[in-house]
Amino acid sequence: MTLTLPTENPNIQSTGSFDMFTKIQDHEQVVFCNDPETGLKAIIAIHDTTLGPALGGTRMRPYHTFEDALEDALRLSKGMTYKNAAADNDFGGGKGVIIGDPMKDKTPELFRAYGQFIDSLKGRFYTGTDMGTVLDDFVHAHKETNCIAGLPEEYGGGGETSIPTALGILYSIQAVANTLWGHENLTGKRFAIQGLGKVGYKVAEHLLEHGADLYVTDVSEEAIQALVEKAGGKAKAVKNDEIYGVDADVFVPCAIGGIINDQTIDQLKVKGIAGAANNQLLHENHAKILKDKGILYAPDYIVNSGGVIQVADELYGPNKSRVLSKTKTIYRSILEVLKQSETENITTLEAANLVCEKRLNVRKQRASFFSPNKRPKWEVRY
Ligand SMILES: NC(=O)c1ccc[n+]([C@@H]2O[C@H](COP(=O)([O-])OP(=O)(O)OC[C@H]3O[C@@H](n4cnc5c(N)ncnc54)[C@H](O)[C@@H]3O)[C@@H](O)[C@H]2O)c1
Repeated sequence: MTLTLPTENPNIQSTGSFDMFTKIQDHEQVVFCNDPETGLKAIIAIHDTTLGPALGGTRMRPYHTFEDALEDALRLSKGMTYKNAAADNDFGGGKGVIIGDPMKDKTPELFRAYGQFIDSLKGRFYTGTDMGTVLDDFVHAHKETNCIAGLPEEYGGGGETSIPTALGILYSIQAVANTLWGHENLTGKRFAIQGLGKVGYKVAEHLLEHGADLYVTDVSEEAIQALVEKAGGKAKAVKNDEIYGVDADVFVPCAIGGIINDQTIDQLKVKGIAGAANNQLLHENHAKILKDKGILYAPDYIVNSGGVIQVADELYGPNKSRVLSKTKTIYRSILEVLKQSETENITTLEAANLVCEKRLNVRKQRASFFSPNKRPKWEVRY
């Protein structure tokens, strides 16, 4: 990657290139944070603030190269613009990445330094936990900035996000059921759940309460054991690589991304997919392959938006009932996306993206109405 600034003398032609700006051209702002004292090396990518300040988690990973870290920050922050738009949150898209090993490199001082960088953005970026970071890390960052979301309840936050996330998945499954079978009754329907962690386990509990039968898998034997015991004969444990081929109605991926790909699609016998995992499709074209195969795919970033609904809502002061009623809207959002995909003969992912882009465009038009040079006279006070 090269970044060569042009000379200030307009008579001398720059021979440099702007590869970096080409790379970040979709984004409003990218901030590099470097604090030698604490060892903090981080990138904050702000993709779009049309709907409000950027909101997205901060992940910590021992990235192999600077380019890998930048790529992750750019990709994930753009995803957050769509996720916040889909959830109808008054927030734009952003993401932070800290370059380091979460097992070895974390210190309270490092997160305080990160908090100072966030604060320097003066409210343009709000963040909280993601892969490799935990709530306690952001308790340290919170000492330096108010722009932290998703705090523990004892610090005035909304607490565990997996509760609304799991509910959003249940509502999405009901919307898929309604589209497939004309009703939401899940009794006797069979679900294949991959991953029984914070979200997957709660989804399994909801489905059991609704009379469903489950196939479950996890890399943790204890997680499987706990669920199978709880289910009393309604859940069957399968090996990790067998979950794709089981004879279920709906696949519920709640573990890792990229699991819908050329190899797994060939094995799938399900009629629908709705789960918590981020970035389930290995490539966007897998949405088309699923459509051609007649599998109804509920786009992950709407299905799993219960968590970000809670985090965004927390900034108005935590309120569980408000979060739960907003999480219920996921049902209608998924239903509409599935219907639009059918009527317009586009993939469900394309339909979801269109809904988000429409929301962004509407707000962009309103923003220009209120831009300084078009402000109504009664607003101008000099
Ligand atoms: N927690 C939230 O509120 C939230 C919100 C949005 C999206 N998500 C996404 O949902 C997914 C699950 O989140 P979580 O909070 O439950 O995470 P978690 O770490 O608590 O649970 C993940 C589970 O998946 C299992 N697992 C990992 N690899 C597996 C594999 N190859 N096969 C089977 N099981 C495997 C793990 O053992 C673990 O039990 C993640 O992709 C996460 O990014 C979570």
